[in-house]
Amino acid sequence: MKIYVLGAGAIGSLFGGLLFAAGEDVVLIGRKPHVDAINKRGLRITGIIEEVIKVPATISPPEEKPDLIILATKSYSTVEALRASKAIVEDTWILSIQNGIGNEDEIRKFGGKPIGGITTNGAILVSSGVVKWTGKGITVVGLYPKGRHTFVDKISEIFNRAGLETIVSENIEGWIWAKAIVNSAINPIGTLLRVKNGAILDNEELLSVAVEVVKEGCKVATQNGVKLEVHPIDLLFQTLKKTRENYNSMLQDILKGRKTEIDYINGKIVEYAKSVGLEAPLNFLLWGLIKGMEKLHGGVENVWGKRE
Ligand SMILES: NC(=O)C1=CN([C@@H]2O[C@H](COP(=O)(O)OP(=O)(O)OC[C@H]3O[C@@H](n4cnc5c(N)ncnc54)[C@H](O)[C@@H]3O)[C@@H](O)[C@H]2O)C=CC1
Ligand SMILES: CC(C)(CO)C(=O)C(=O)O
Repeated sequence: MKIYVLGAGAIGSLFGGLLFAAGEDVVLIGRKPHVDAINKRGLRITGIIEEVIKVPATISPPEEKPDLIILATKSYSTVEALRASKAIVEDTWILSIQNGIGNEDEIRKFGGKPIGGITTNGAILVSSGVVKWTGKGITVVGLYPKGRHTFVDKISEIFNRAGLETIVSENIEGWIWAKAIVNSAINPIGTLLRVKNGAILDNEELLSVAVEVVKEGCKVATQNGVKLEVHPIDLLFQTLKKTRENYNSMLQDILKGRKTEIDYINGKIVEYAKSVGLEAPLNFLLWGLIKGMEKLHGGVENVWGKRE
């Protein structure tokens, strides 16, 4: 299958590299330092496996249309990435493996055929050209927002062949929301307190706040007609147990002085609450605090550091 990975960072390079190694016709589309390093020395995957993969990489989308685009930018880069690839996006199957709500709707606005996805694999970009596969997880894919299609079954088949454990869901919207609701609790709480995920599980007060945030998200999802595929409270406990040693991705973004995906997690839950006449005060509070934190980077070394 001809596959382009749009947004070859940590998770995109991992998926693209493994798919190429399994014989798929893959091109990674990313930023110059990473792309140059891959073209010079190959993509090195460390951690769960040790492999150097000579997958082609480019900074601009090829002209020829692929069978599938895997969208793996951060959610805040989705629109810009789709715009830059407009010519190949229209009428093409596009699978989002991103976190957050709304990526598939953007794909549709650009004329792409959206496939939803979530993944519990973990990856970090160690340096240009080097990705560490930190945790083996599962990937769920599905025709967005619901339903079944043979092309999605085919994606699942080739992912599994490449060593990426994958299942197909007929209610991918329900999975995307469940994961986003769990992230809406763990990520901002872990970020505001600068703690590993396990600290939320071990602390009665933090855990009860996380549970209330999750309950609020569930109410918003249900009122918007989303049928949650797994119960987010169960998923919260499972995730906290499995990722006890992780600093969540939002905290890592803040520590690196980068933007976070808060608008596409808690921000979207607030937006969806308003659309059905509800309020989501816990999500609003967490959203506002993290947005404020992002802005503090303009004036301080980091939010916990000294004023410059
Ligand atoms: N890293 C992980 O373990 C996991 C990440 N995710 C989700 O996957 C998404 C990606 O996350 P990461 O890979 O960690 O982020 P990342 O920041 O490592 O990768 C995103 C890459 O997209 C590139 N990019 C942005 N705009 C682009 C454009 N217009 N053209 C080409 N490249 C562009 C960036 O330069 C960056 O290298 C996020 O939504 C994240 O929440 C989900 C599960 C696990
Ligand atoms: C599952 C979790 C919370 C793992 O840290 C995550 O998705 C993230 O950090 O964004």
